[in-house]
Amino acid sequence: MNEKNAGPAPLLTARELVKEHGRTRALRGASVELREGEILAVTGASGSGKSTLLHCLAGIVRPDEGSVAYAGKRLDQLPEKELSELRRTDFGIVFQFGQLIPELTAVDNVALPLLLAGTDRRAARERAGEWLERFGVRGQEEQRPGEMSGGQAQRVSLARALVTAPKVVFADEPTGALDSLASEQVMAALTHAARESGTAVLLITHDAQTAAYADREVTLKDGVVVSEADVTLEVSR
Ligand SMILES: Nc1ncnc2c1ncn2[C@@H]1O[C@H](COP(=O)(O)OP(=O)(O)OP(=O)(O)O)[C@@H](O)[C@H]1O
Repeated sequence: MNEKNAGPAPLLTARELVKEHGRTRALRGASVELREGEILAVTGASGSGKSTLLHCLAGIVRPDEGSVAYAGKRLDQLPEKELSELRRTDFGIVFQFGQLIPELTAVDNVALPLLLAGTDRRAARERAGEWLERFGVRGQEEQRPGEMSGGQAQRVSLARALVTAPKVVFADEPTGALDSLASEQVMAALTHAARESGTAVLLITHDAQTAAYADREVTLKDGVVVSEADVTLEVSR
């Protein structure tokens, strides 16, 4: 492990996670730490356990063994009701294909988490519009996901993940379905917004160019972390 004397405090810490899917052991003792405000890339070959690790850290699945601690709480032991409340208030999630609601316009997709949290419709749409602006897709406000490019739709997904000002954004291959120009735009927008709002990002990626936007990188192999390093390659931030 790469010991650091100073630096941001740990926000989310997984220790010795074991998780089986049927007879497949996806995690075999993986430990990882996400620090406040940092962008952490999780890389590794297909099947190495990256998505399973993200799901355990985000409280979507419970590990069979090991612990997940977030802001002084043990997520692996938290009752489901508290866990889903915490996911709603503190976490944002982005998937490879965005998973926007196809019937809703961009602005309504982004407003949705705010409406669910009790914000009134007008204020929610206004805030959603501001986030679309930040991600450079204000012009797509009234378009539905099927009417946008992949990169535009993914930027709308990022706006939806960040609109509630989460402490952590989990992004599972957010550029996996995009060409390299759109990937760069999405990563630049994500890292800029996250740094501005102090949001920590756990980013799963296959792609070295995408991982280069992170502060640190951990690599998984066969369900354990095999390397951890600061990312030194500077990309325009
Ligand atoms: N729901 C599931 N049911 C059965 N096996 C699963 C399930 N989810 C994951 N696995 C298996 O667990 C292992 C780890 O999968 P995981 O998706 O975490 O890896 P990954 O590194 O994210 O892979 P990829 O890069 O291909 O998405 C793989 O062997 C996978 O087939």
